[in-house]
Amino acid sequence: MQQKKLAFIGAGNMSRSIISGLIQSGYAKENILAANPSTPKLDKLKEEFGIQTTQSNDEACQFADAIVLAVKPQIMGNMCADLQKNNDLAGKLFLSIAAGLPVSRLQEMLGGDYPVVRIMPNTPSLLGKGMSGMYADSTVSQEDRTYVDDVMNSVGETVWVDHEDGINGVIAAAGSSPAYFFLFLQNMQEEAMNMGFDKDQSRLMVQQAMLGAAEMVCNNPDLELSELRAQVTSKGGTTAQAVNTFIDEGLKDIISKSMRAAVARAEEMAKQL
Ligand SMILES: NC(=O)C1=CN([C@@H]2O[C@H](COP(=O)(O)OP(=O)(O)OC[C@H]3O[C@@H](n4cnc5c(N)ncnc54)[C@H](O)[C@@H]3O)[C@@H](O)[C@H]2O)C=CC1
Ligand SMILES: O=C(O)[C@@H]1CCC=N1
Repeated sequence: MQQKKLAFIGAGNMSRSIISGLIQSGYAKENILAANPSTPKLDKLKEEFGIQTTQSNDEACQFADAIVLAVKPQIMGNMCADLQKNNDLAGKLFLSIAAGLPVSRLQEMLGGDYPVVRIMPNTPSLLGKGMSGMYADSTVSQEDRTYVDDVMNSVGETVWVDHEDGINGVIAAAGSSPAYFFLFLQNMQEEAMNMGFDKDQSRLMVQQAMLGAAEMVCNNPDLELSELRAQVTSKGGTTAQAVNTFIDEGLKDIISKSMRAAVARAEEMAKQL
């Protein structure tokens, strides 16, 4: 992987995930710096990964060839305004992981047509099991695309979308979706407790079933998901009763509505921010 000087502005959950993956992939710790207003997260990153840290975004900017914009979307505008006021941004590559902020809006916030790659990662990146969707326009060179792809591949799988709208689909299918599975598991855990199991037993059963199911999906890329389901579903048996209840109660429609709600919110954020 190319070893650019890489700065993370905002040292929260997502930055920590990506930094962890990069270090494990052999990215030189001297080439990574994280900036955050408060020190506890920075101290932890320094201790755990040996990277450089600073409370000054300007220092981060001066250090870096490439800058990950990893603050919440609502504070991106002010943060970028300070960055462009105090620094020469020419020649820098920007990687934005913020939901709902289009490249054109980010360029406006940065005050110039700087190359910006939009990345939509997810929290399993922390375990190297992430999924990131990416978009770049023609201001980003092929070499920089490859660099960003390598960075995000260090924490999981990547897909590129040709049109920026595709990023909102990535949010619905991968960025937000770990939460859908957690909700599903939470409800299953609660129902197992209603059936008399204690909390830990309930969690163990549902998490192990999910882990096993996910690994079966990954290990059988040639089998349709419906076929994997069929393998569990004995004719006239228990699974059929449960699955048919999901289907009859409109699970497909609920999933469709929920994913569309995520897309709609991303579109709304793009207008508001
Ligand atoms: N959490 C998730 O599942 C995902 C989050 N994202 C995006 O990632 C971005 C970061 O999210 P998280 O890491 O979850 O948030 P977080 O809240 O854990 O981290 C944000 C960090 O930015 C710091 N910060 C606040 N103001 C700052 C400033 N002016 N300069 C520098 N740092 C500042 C905060 O102290 C905090 O440590 C957001 O834009 C979010 O939309 C994208 C995909 C998935
Ligand atoms: O909920 C959010 O807005 C962010 C983006 C995807 C996951 N978390």
